Amino acid sequence: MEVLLRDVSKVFPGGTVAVDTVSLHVRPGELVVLLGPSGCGKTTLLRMVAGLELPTAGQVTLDGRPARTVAYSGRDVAMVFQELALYRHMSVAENIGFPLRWAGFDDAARHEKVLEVASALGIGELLGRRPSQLSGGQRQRVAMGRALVRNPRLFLMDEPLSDLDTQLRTELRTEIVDLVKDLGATCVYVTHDQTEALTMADRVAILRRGVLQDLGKPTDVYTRPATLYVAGFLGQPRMNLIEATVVVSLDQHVALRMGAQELRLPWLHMQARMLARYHGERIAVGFRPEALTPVPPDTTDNVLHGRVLYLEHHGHESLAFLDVGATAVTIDETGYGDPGTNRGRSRGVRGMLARLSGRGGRPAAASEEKAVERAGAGRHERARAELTIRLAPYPSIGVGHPVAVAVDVTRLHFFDDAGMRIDLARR
Ligand SMILES: Nc1ncnc2c1ncn2[C@@H]1O[C@H](COP(=O)(O)OP(=O)(O)OP(=O)(O)O)[C@@H](O)[C@H]1O
Repeated sequence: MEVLLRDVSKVFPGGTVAVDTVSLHVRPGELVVLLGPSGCGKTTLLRMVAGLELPTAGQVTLDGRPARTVAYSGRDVAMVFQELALYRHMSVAENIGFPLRWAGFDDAARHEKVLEVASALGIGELLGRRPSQLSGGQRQRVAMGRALVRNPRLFLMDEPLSDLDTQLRTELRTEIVDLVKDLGATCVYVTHDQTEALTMADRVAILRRGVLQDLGKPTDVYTRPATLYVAGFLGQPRMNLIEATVVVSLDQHVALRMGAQELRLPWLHMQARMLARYHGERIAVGFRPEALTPVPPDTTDNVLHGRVLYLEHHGHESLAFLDVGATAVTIDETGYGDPGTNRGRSRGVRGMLARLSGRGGRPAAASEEKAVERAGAGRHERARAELTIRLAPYPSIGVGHPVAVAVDVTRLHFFDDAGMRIDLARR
């Protein structure tokens, strides 16, 4: 089934703009994940596709017909939500088979279909149990079974795995993809978990404050994010985002000045000439930790020098957070839980994100005040970290240690003052 959203907005009474002029085309058989932090409008968007909510403006159509008509009229659309609504007084088999009763299947046909779906989901042994006798993961499978049994052409799933532990989530997300693909159904899947989005989706749609920020294959949105917001949102550890002034030396190179240090892109470098038109301007430069390699201190050419502010040991690797004397560009609402990690320091490319969303946003001055507050002792020291690098587990260096890192300038990301990717056209 084809899902088409044309300039869809939803404003709730009271004035909350939950969804802001979103256009999205989900092709038949495609699995599109709506990703974004809490409150960005994912559920509202999904509910409009389900016909449960009417848009304030724009249109939502399913195979060319208004969503509400399709969802109400047939059995083509199935929904799975986080809050499972299993019938407690019914067995697993009755729960799964329930939609078939409505569709007029006789007992034998229903039984056969339930068995088929239950064994596909690995719950064939549990058909006689009540929901209260099941684990969370098993209950989730039953809910999935009830949605699957109707052979729907469109699945709408809203954080169906969010109550489960990590291992079950990992298992079930693969199963969901397989099941949906086997059925040839279209699927719109809502989550705030970027791993889920990047592993499951054919394409990911990233929302912030109701505005669609990026739409593309997982590899595209990760390797070439369309906006500064997406650059900061996707990836763990997050992408380093540093403010730089562009200085052109004609026919030689384009320098990116970051505090007292600079990186140089040779003039023949593909991106150098594209950056040349920003001569004298400030832009945001992004580089993921994987583009940075520790090198001996006397190495020249595109090396940044810094000092270790703190280290984090993750077992398989350690992360070092360096102060390189430059200004970090930070993004609020990245969905990260730790308030100490660079957040609030949005001096630099000022109010970039407020403008990006076209409204709201914390004024830069307030953010600067917060940054000052955080520059004190304790965990708020972390707000000073400007460059995250990956190291082998438990390295011999410690806090305060000088470190030189070579920057792979072919893996830089550039964003303009409005937070838009400078070379978006090449994606
Ligand atoms: N019925 C409603 N009336 C008023 N405001 C609403 C209503 N439903 C949602 N909102 C608001 O609309 C915005 C988007 O909410 P929505 O539930 O779509 O976000 P979400 O991205 O799904 O969040 P979460 O991940 O926390 O579920 C929020 O600011 C929310 O408070």
